[in-house]
Amino acid sequence: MQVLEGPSARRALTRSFNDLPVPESVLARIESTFGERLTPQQVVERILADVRERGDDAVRDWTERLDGVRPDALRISAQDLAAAHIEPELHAAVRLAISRVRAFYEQQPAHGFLNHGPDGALGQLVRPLGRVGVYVPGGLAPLISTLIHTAVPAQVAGVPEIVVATPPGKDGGIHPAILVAARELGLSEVYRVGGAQAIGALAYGTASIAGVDKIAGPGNLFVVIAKRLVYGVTGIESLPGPTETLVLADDSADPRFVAADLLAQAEHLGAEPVLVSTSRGLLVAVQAELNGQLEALPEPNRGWARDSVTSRMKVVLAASLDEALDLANLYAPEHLCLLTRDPWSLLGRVQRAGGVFIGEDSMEALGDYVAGPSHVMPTGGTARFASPVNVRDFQNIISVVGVNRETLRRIGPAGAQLARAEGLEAHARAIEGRLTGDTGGGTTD
Ligand SMILES: NC(=O)c1ccc[n+]([C@@H]2O[C@H](COP(=O)([O-])OP(=O)(O)OC[C@H]3O[C@@H](n4cnc5c(N)ncnc54)[C@H](O)[C@@H]3O)[C@@H](O)[C@H]2O)c1
Ligand SMILES: N[C@H](CO)Cc1c[nH]c[nH+]1
Ligand SMILES: [Zn+2]
Repeated sequence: MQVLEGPSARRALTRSFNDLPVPESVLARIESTFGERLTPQQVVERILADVRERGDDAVRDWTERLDGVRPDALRISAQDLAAAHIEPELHAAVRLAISRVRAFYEQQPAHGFLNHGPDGALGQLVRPLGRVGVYVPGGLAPLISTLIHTAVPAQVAGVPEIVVATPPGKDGGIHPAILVAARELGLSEVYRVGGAQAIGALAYGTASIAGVDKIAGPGNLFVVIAKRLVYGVTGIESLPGPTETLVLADDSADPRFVAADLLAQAEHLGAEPVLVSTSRGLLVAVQAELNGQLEALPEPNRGWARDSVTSRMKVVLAASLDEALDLANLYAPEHLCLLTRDPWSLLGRVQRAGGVFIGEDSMEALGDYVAGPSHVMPTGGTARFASPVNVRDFQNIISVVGVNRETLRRIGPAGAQLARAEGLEAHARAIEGRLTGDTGGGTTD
């Protein structure tokens, strides 16, 4: 176990989404698929260009090449959606997750304002987006919960059209629980397409898939790079990529739970587990626990988690809780788990994270499913400027300017001054013309 401290810890935890290391396993898969060592960005550029050019045919070709099945119909039929069935306990869990996420987002203040005051009226109109695409990851594991954690905030925002894209399984189908969740949410437009080809189809539109105003939802490197590249053609909410968890623990933490929380996220593809502790003894105990718990996992989960732990895990010894928090804020993790004697006392110093999970009973895995806030959170350091999926991601804000003549008299001259300082004479005249009646042309009275 390599333990980082001081400046080396700071260096290891400083990152930017654009410079994230690409796992060797991803590069190897690219080489075997494409016959050359392309970067993920080059791969995504090829796929997007092809989907833009050839539409559905390209979507089918790339799905066949990358997912091993050639879908005839891209859209899941109404009959298949209606027929999807899961065990009653799982069905009840889907319903519970939907109701808890909905109840959480219904509390988010998301309305506008229009103040009629002495200035006249100034305000913000808030309108739901028209058509949103929700990406649901499904390469390694069918993330049923992600559909709920992305679509529900969009529904609370009032989005009338929500469409779902998720990769097909080896049999060409979609996991029945994803279909049941879609049905429970009242969503009927579900497409069996994943990866960059799904993002391209949602952005550019194809004969089968009408383009959307915004694409939301997480995915692997190919998915988030594709989202970044189509931004502008369509909107995106953020770049929620390969997951990461920073556990901040002191000597009071139970090493079994620290290890369990690190491993829970380590089993996501390309995940980065980070442990920052003020206790060397805890670091050693967690390492032993990790080894034991890893061996006890079934395959293929053990392999996925081992890949994250052996190639990307970072272990840091901090001199104090203050330093530990500084490092956590520097790293800006998707998940920050506080396993300390008095975790609530640290909350005020948390500045940058997708979500904070406070104490032993609020493990991040609970947040993945049924706690309430969306588990779709910014990764790769983007929590410095981005937020978890929320109702605002699915709304437009329209500024309203309706000042009265008296206000115009008072503030107009300053506007004209600024316009002339910018060298923009027509701006100045547009303002002054309202006050003087002279707009400079002299053709009409
Ligand atoms: N940040 C978050 O909020 C959040 C939430 C859930 C999941 N995630 C992340 O989502 C990711 C899910 O990844 P996944 O792979 O299981 O599912 P995915 O659906 O994101 O990606 C699968 C698709 O990737 C494409 N792909 C795979 N290998 C490729 C290659 N070599 N070249 C081109 N395209 C390729 C394929 O088209 C495939 O359909 C994980 O990294 C997980 O951590 C993040
Ligand atoms: N931890 C993942 C990224 O926040 C989300 C997830 C879905 N299912 C399980 N986990
Ligand atoms: Zn998870």
